[in-house]
Amino acid sequence: MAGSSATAPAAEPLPRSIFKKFLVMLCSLLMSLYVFYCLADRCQTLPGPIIAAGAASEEEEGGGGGYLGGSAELPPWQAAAARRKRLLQRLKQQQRRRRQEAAGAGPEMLPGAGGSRPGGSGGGGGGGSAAGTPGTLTSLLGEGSKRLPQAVIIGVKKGGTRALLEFLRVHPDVRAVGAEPHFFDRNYERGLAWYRDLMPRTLEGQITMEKTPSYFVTKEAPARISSMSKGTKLIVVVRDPVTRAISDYTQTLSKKPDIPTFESLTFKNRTTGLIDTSWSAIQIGIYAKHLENWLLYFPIGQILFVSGERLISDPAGELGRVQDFLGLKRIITDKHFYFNKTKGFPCLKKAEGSSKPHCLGKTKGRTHPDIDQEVVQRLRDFYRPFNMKFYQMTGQDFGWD
Ligand SMILES: Nc1ncnc2c1ncn2[C@@H]1O[C@H](COP(=O)(O)OS(=O)(=O)O)[C@@H](OP(=O)(O)O)[C@H]1O
Repeated sequence: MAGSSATAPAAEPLPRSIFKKFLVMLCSLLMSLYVFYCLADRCQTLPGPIIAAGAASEEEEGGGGGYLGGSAELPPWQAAAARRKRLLQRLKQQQRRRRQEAAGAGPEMLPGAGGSRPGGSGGGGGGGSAAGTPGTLTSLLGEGSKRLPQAVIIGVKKGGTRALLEFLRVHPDVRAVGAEPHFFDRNYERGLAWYRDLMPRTLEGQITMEKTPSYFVTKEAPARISSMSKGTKLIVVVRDPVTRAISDYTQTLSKKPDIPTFESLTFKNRTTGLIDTSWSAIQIGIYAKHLENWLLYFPIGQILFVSGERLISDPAGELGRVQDFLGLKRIITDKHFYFNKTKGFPCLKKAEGSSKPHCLGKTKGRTHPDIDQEVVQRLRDFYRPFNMKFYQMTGQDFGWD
């Protein structure tokens, strides 16, 4: 008995220490597995109050302040996974918005244009360029800062402003608000801080842009933009004023099918042939008159005139001019476009944030109603002297006459 009791205690410590070592190894193995598991994004599926809170408080682009803050209390791998989850959610939200915009991106459909939520970047396209572009990641990660725009597309309504902005957003150094802020016409009293807050975040060297086509015909806009910054670069997309007027009318007709005919709205008196210049569809096309107002505040060299017609027939050519004007590297070239026969317009080969082609929505490139050719001719005669003056002022012949 004594012998056996003497050997037993000597034999026991050995397996116990092996067992302990085994346990330690197993634990570290499990820990490493867990770390790998988390790094492989599996943590995203784990329930966690901080992750959930972060997702719930997700805001529009640029609301990155709390975004990184919440993650700071987590272990690094969980924080990274939480960040990735929120990033993904934001990207998806932006893509959803962009798809909505593509389906009907007219300012008439954007909250920013309707007045209910002016400038809401939740409108058409989420105030940002493509999901997946460096610029978007900048915003999503809360990097960079919000800046007032250095360049603004100020007009003209129905000129092709949406196409220009959508195409420009392909450029990695351009960041733009998707919806029309209408700051210098409808929302000026909200102040520059409100305006700046609508802007996406940018890094040094990136240009912040917005487009609101009604600025071109807003009396107060030149003085207001100049007081924001004298150096603001202005872009105007112009289009044959007669086609523009018909396009404008087509848009109104799509919303109010009961309005009078284009022909009857054109004239103050059809018999005398007196044109009703108070009708906005006609008024907007007197480009020379509106431009005079801008030239009181900006030198002509600070305004780029883009041909709405060439934006359709040669988008890469016009985009080349715009990139030069903005001091950008010519990155957007003809490789980015293809002509979509069904749409009847050039489209982007790759939608932002995806590899799929992207055409503008159905409110862009509408079929116009047939207009009495006599009325069209009368309008051509009406606009001719104004067009000539406009060609003279800009030094460009747009070929409308
Ligand atoms: N690539 C491409 N795809 C579709 N449409 C294009 C394109 N390029 C220019 N356009 C022309 O843009 C016109 C609409 O102009 P805007 O975007 O300035 O309109 S708006 O003022 O913002 O409502 C729109 O006018 P309508 O054809 O009358 O609908 C188009 O002719």
